[in-house]
Amino acid sequence: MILASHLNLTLRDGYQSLPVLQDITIHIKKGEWIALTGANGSGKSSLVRTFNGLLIPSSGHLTAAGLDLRYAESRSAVKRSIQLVFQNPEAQSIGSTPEEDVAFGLENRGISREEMKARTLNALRQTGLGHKAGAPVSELSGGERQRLAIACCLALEAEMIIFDEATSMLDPVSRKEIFELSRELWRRGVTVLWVTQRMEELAAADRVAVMDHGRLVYDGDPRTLFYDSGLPAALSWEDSPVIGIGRMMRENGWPSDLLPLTEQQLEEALCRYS
Ligand SMILES: Nc1ncnc2c1ncn2[C@@H]1O[C@H](COP(=O)(O)OP(=O)(O)OP(=O)(O)O)[C@@H](O)[C@H]1O
Repeated sequence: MILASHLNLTLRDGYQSLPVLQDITIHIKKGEWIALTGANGSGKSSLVRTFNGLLIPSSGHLTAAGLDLRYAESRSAVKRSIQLVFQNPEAQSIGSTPEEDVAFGLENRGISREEMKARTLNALRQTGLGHKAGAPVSELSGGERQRLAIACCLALEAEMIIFDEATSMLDPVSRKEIFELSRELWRRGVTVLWVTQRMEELAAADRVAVMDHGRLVYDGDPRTLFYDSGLPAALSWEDSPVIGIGRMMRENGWPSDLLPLTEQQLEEALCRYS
C-alpha cells in the first residue's frame, strides 16, 4: 500500500530550512492496521501527509496505492484511495447536513445521482449516522463529526484511512467508539494507519512505528518496544505504572508474552496466575 524509501522532507521556516523528515524507509502492506507514535513535532503528521500527496518529499522514493507520487497526476489520484481523518472534528465538514457533506465529496466523480444517494446513505449507516443524515452538522457532537469524516472516506471507497490523532479531542467514550470503528473497517479490508500517543491504542497494534526528530527510530511490536528496545528511556518517555509493574514481573520470571502494556492486560495476566 505504501512503499517509502529514503524519504526526506525539508520545509522552510522563515529564512531557515527545517529537516522535517529524514531518511524514512517504511513499507505498509495492504490490509495492515499499524500505529504511528512519537513526541509532538517529531514529524508524524508530515509523514502521513506525504502518503496521500498533501506534502511532496524533497527526495527519496514514494509509492502509495500503486502510484508513484513523483507525478502530480498520481498525487491527485492518491487522494481518492488514501484518505485522512484529522484531529479537529470541527474543521472537516463542508456541507450543512451529514448527507450533503458526504455527497459533496462524491461530486465530479462521474457518479449518477441515485448512486451518489445510495453510497452516501450507506456510508452514514456504516458509521452509525444513518438517523442523523438530515440533521444540521453544527448540532453533531465531536464524536459524530469524526464519524462523519469517516463516512466521507467510506463513500469514496478509500483503500486506506489515516487517522491523525483523530480521537485526541474526544471524550473517552467517543474515543473508544472511533477506535473500534477503525478496527471494524480494518476487519473489512481497509488498511489503517493510526497516529496516536495513547498507550492502550499502541498496545492493540501488532506493529508500531516510532518517529523522533524526523526519523523513524522503531518499527516492530509494542511489547518489544516498551520492554526490550531501550527506546522509551532514550526518548525520555515516562514509564506508565503498568510498565513499572511489568518490569518487576519480568524480574520475577514472568514469561515475556504476559508482560502487560495496559491495565486490562495486567488484570488478565494476574487472573491467569493467581
Ligand atoms: N508548514 C510548515 N512549515 C514549516 N515547518 C513545519 C510545517 N509543518 C510542520 N513543520 C515543522 O515540522 C516538524 C514536524 O511537525 P509535525 O506536525 O509533522 O509533527 P507531529 O509529530 O505530527 O507533531 P504533533 O504531534 O504536535 O502534531 C515540527 O518541527 C513543525 O514545527
